[in-house]
Amino acid sequence: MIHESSSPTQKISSTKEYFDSLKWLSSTVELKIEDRPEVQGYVVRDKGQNMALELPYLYLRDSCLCDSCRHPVTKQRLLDTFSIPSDIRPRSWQLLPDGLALRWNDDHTSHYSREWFQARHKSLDASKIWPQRFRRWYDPGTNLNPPSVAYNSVMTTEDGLRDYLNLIAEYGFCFVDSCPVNPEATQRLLERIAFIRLTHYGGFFDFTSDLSLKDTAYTDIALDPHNDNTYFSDPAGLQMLHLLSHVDGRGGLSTLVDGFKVADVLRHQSELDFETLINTTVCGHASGNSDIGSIMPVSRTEAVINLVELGQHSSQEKSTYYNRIRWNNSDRVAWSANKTSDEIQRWYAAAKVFNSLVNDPRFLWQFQLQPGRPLIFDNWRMLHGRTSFTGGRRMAGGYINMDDAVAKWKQLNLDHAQILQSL
Ligand SMILES: C[N+](C)(C)CCCC[C@H](N)C(=O)O
Ligand SMILES: O=C(O)CCC(=O)C(=O)O
Repeated sequence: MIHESSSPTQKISSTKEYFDSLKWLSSTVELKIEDRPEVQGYVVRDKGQNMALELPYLYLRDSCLCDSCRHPVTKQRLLDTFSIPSDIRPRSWQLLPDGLALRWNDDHTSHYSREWFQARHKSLDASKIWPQRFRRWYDPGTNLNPPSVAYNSVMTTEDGLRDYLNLIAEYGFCFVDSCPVNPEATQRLLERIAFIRLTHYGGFFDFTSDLSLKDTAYTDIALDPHNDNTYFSDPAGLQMLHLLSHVDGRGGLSTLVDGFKVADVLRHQSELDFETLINTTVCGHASGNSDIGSIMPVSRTEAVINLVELGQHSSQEKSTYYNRIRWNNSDRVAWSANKTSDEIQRWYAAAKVFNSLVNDPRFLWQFQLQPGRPLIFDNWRMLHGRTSFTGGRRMAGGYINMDDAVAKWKQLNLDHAQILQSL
């Protein structure tokens, strides 16, 4: 039984609930269209009053999907947006059972399907659903039942791969059972999702505590719960860790924390601390490898808690979702530029509370990775770490870009025509 602890602001939803909500996208809604020359556009509603889109003529002309305006195969825009006359407007329009036909005053004709309008309203924007909507939280105190799938199922069936990605989206992590205990099978498992992200650590990684690369991951010391890649503008979306062996030694327990759950608890506990970790920028660095120099996010605009605001159209209230958590106190740069002493001390106070929650037994799950049972987790949400260890410990794994993981998730869960309607 999965223990779903509810937090004050936590909206538990599920894969099924999400796909049920998508059914509206392909349902046959009856459109109502009002031509509003005073706003140089149309208001498009459905009879069920779910949708009220304000679409300027310019936007509609620019969004024409015919083969001369969009490449028929790549769906890239061929139309020169900025050659559209500023007085573009329809010469005539006709509401058809399957959508809207427009004849423009530049003599072009366009057709917008009913589903196209519906996709404007309920976006398939995966950033709304991947990290946030499927959130679940395990209470380490209860009889834990972590999500897992079978290696052969993932490797040989689309259903298996779909289940794997859905579980990662829903819970933030997933194990794979009966994976051959070797780097080759581990690499194949990663590449079943998408190509492996190349970094200064290489692509597929197979590492031990030999400081072969100059990062404490390549030692035997403890690593507090953290997100990887706080030194990249675009941190890896997924990370896999497969313990291949641990000989002549002890320790090396793994830890996992749901950063969204901790952020929820912090928000409920102290709005001030929550806001501080959203608004005060910090970043990480990776500087140990002299041949690479010091890597830091060039934008320097990241904070520990990063939100994304999604409101598709004025007719919809804006929704705020967690985009990602970036927490790595070991890699953090000692910044102070353009911050007052009060701001810096305020951040430390908030970070102290966040850190205590991260290490709180209510949220920190400690377990032993097993050879043959690789773990993959959403590095934008889950914090991971390990206890110190002795002996020879060999770990394999790799990173996958978030955009590539989510694209595969969409390909497996949504029909292609539906995805094309949302471009
Ligand atoms: C996973 N692998 C061992 C290849 C690299 C580990 C990178 C660790 C780094 N301090 C970070 O937090 O990103
Ligand atoms: O060695 C481990 O168990 C985890 C290492 C780690 O945290 C990392 O590579 O980011």
